[in-house]
Amino acid sequence: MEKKPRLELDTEEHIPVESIATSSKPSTAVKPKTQSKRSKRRQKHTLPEAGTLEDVIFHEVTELLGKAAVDEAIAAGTEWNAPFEAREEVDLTVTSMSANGEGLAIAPASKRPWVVVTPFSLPGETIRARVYRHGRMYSHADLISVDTPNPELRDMGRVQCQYFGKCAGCQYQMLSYEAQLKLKRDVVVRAYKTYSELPDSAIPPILDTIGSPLQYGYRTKITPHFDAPPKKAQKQGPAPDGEKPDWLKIGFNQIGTRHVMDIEECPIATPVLNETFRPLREKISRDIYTYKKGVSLLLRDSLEIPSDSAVAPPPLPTSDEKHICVTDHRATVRERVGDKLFEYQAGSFFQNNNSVLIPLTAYVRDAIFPPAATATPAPGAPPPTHLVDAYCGAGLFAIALAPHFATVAGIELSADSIRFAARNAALNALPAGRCDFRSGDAANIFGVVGEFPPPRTVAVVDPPRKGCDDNFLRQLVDFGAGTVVYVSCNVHTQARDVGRILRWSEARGEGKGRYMLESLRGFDLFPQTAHVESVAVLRMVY
Ligand SMILES: C[S@@+](CC[C@H](N)C(=O)[O-])C[C@H]1O[C@@H](n2cnc3c(N)ncnc32)[C@H](O)[C@@H]1O
Repeated sequence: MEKKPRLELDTEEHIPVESIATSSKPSTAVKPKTQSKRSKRRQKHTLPEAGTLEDVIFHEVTELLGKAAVDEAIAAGTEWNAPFEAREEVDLTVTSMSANGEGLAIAPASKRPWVVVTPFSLPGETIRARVYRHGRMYSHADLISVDTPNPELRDMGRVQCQYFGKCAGCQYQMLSYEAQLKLKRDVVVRAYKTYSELPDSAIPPILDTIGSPLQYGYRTKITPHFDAPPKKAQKQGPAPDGEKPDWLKIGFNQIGTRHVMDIEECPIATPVLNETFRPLREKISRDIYTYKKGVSLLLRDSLEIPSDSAVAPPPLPTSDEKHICVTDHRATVRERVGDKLFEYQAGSFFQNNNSVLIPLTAYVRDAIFPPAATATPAPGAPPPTHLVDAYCGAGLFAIALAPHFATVAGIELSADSIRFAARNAALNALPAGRCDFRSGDAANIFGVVGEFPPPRTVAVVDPPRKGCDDNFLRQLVDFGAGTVVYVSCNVHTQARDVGRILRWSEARGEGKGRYMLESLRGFDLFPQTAHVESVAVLRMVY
């Protein structure tokens, strides 16, 4: 069969393995007993923290090779010794996908049990790949060619970006949207199987992933970057014609490297971001010799904020709402989610896909107030009246849901975000006193909501990727809110935390109730990428 080098990569330099270690925690598994040459070498390796990408890959690799093969390699001290020469090329058959959207293949039979992780490859495909970096029982590789494509999954005609296959941003443009959503559901299934430590009977059937209304042109924030002129170029100075120098790349990282790729447009970004990026690139090209350091740019899609602040914003979107691009980290950005307006500081956290925020907030609302026919709480149980929004940011969930509650308390580490959350309550004309926002560690909220009636309280929990700490989870379980909705950008740490909540709630004592996991599903906030957001609904049952 003719080989089709569809996705050629320039693979000159990659990130060295040491620089991607995510934890400084020493590995217990590789602690040296003696200072032999080998143990000195092994000492360099660190085990990643649970739920990080490296840890997730190791679990996937263990599943693929079988625990016995992995245990044998650990016992023999060979789990970090890749069976490859530097930059060796191998022919592989991809068997499954990693949570990071890369193809996983067992190394050829001539090698020790080992897995090769190759981006842009799909299950069922035979590929040629070049290994370049090694982890624990696996190696990362660049895709050289897809020799036998999977015709049911791959259609390169779907790809809308000229940089696809090199840029680290997207993994899935060759897939139908349906296939992307299915892969994301599989990630949720596997995360709960691996990280929750719950019996199968405690995990409900994982529902289909809810898609994003926009699948391109949705990303409301991009952060392209560029390096300062190298010394040699500084000396030479600008070209007489003022042309962009060849060495200058303004864009995103090339996959597997820290090299910046020159990117002129990003089709997953909103139109106004691309319209602004073009002239911004030209200006940077002209001024590049004034930069002494590399820069990470910020481009945020915002509604234009009327200069006359006395003009009340219209309650529903109008066709003349103008989108602008904000590039100053400290400037105010405005977004609309249904009939609510949100403002926040451009450099602080806000969800990056506005189009999915109506379905997401509506889903959380419906989970809290289920239609009578599907309600889990005892029929006739009084509806929730109090809301706790932990990790509330600029108040997305608190404010979207506030009309349904008598009292809302939000907490968030960023004082800037809290300032905007309070402002957003006023911007949306919520009754004074309904929402109380405060800055601080999420666990501190339980010192504030002592008067909230637990059975009629809902806790929305939306932590950063590392999930919640045990102090927060203990207090959450002790408080015993009738409903917990846990929204997460890292389903692996979510699965770990949900497992803890369920187990710890068993010890609440006779008649005090325990949590059950009522429903679980992914939301697609980032189409064309492997990322999945996960929403778990937990209910206190007696
Ligand atoms: C994934 S964001 C969610 C924000 C908000 N729920 C939203 O959807 O816009 C997580 C937020 O948690 C905040 N955060 C991180 N660690 C925290 C902590 N220990 N206590 C409270 N907030 C924290 C971050 O500043 C960030 O705004």
